[in-house]
Amino acid sequence: MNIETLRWQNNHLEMIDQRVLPARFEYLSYDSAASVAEGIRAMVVRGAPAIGCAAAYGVALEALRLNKTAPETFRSGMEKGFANLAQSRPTAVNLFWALQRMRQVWEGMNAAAPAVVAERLLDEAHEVHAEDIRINRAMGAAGAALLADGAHVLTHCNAGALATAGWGTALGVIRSAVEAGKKISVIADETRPFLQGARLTAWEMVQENIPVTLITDNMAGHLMAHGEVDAVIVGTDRVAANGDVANKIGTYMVAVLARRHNIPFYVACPLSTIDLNIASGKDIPIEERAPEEVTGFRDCQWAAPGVKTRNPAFDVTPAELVTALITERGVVREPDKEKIATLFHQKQL
Ligand SMILES: CSC[C@H]1O[C@H](OP(=O)(O)O)[C@H](O)[C@@H]1O
Repeated sequence: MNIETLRWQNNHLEMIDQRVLPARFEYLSYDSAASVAEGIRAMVVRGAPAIGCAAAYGVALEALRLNKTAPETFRSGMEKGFANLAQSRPTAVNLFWALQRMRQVWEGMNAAAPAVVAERLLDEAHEVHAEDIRINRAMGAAGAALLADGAHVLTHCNAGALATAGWGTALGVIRSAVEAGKKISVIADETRPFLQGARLTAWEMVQENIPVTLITDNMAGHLMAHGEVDAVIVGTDRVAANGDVANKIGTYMVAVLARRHNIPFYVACPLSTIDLNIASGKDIPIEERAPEEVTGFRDCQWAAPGVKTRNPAFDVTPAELVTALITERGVVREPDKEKIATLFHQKQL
């Protein structure tokens, strides 16, 4: 099954509304940077690469929306669109990577007519989208070799097709291993509070008949202690220059448990998710989301009214707990600053 997380239809961006999966499968339509920014903020679309693709299309949509305005109106409108998108969510570096890439294209077009700029930005957004799928398949091929035939692989959150333009990062590795003929059983953490595991990962695996077992987040240690987990693979939202990994809240706990039980802990990480401007994980901005996500789920609120909450949407796993980063340029075992710099240098060659 080819899951089109985002698609371009009749000069609009359409995105699967991931808030209502698996109960409903529906696309929402977007025609401006502001509406895409709100879609990212509300987590209609989520997952670092998918957010990057959405932002790229958000820039192109803004240029199309303003393409008949005077040059000064066009410029000020575009700057407002960039700012709106940049303020949508703070942790996934792919958002800022995509915006920077789109800005470079825009600024490289100097005094071109808005209509010409709009066309070029749309082409770039399409390239970001297509590139993401190519990168995910390259990562999948590199990572599949790490998973033994018959392995039981635990994953946290959703780093699948729904978190990307397609195929997935962590789940992309699992898809590639299955495609290579390996029997892989997935163990999906439900991933409170947004339930990306229960609602999205489980759905993706069931759709494709890849064996999947759903567990609550507090069960991972028990399964590891009973030898039921052979490997862990997760996605990431930002990797610091020293290899520290920001990912969905709860990932750090899984990494500590994996190390305690000598279980390999893999991170599927496109190069666009590595941020060389951040020296270590302590400098990665961690999004704090609304209390209502913790006090219940949507309309079903169960916590004592007025109770204080915390809701950091991500945590940081130190590099020393990461067995390997799986990238589109291959596997980086025991990642550190030097290995990541070398990896990036290769990319630039
Ligand atoms: C392939 S990136 C997926 C990454 O994004 C998720 O966060 P969110 O659902 O809040 O966007 C989570 O950290 C996943 O690992």
